[in-house]
Amino acid sequence: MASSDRPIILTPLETSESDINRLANGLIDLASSCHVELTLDQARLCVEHLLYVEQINQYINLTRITDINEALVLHILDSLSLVPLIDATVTRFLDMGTGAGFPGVPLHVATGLPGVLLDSVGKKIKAVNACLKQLGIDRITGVHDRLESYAAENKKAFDLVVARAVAPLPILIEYASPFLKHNGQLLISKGNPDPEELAQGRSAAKLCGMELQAHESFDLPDGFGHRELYSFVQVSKPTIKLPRSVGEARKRPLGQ
Ligand SMILES: C[S@@+](CC[C@H](N)C(=O)[O-])C[C@H]1O[C@@H](n2cnc3c(N)ncnc32)[C@H](O)[C@@H]1O
Repeated sequence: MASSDRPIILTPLETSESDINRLANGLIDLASSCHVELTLDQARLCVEHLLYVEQINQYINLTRITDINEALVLHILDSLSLVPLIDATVTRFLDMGTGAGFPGVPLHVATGLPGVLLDSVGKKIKAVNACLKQLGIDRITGVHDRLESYAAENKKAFDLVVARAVAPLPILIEYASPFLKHNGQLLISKGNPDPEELAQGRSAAKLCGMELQAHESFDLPDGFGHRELYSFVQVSKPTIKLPRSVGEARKRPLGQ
């Protein structure tokens, strides 16, 4: 059996309670530096998610980050950095291209918001759902589908869409627009997009009826990199028909 076809069976974590608490307390301090306040229980859930991802990563390739301290910053803190930008009226979110559950799982843990974590790779969604079950989290769920197909059946079903490390800005904007209610929010975390990607993003946003509402920059601690956070709002109807057919957004990106 190919390792990726292996059923996912999670076993009790080998990390001791005191080590989980130590990591969780470290995360509380890190999150606080990003203006996100976590309780010990919330921080423990985030850490345990990471430890289960690491367990599954032994036989299914979910992440290249295997050092736990690095993962605390690059997976959890990076995900949590979106929390302060979330509009107070948001009721339900979609994580586009969640991979092993980032940013969706930490976002849910920190806010309590229900939502859908979607990815086109089935083994990743199996891993996400196995982790959620093990953690006792039942208000978010992993869905295996392509964004373009899922959009056709879930038009205006969310008031928040998030994405990290999935595609260039114009593509993310096009993917997100059909899912968003009027005044719905798209939050994107990016490394360091070049000016051309930004300009194309703005043109794509115009076609999709979206406007850039807020933009923040920050550096992750300990030299882990720079982040640009963008908040777009769905202010009017798109002037083009969305979603376009599967693969079209990548083949012929808007705004070029
Ligand atoms: C680089 S990974 C990032 C995963 C996660 N967001 C993170 O930050 O760790 C990009 C993910 O987006 C998913 N993806 C890309 N295009 C997609 C599409 N059109 N529909 C659904 N998932 C997609 C891929 O399968 C992959 O798991």
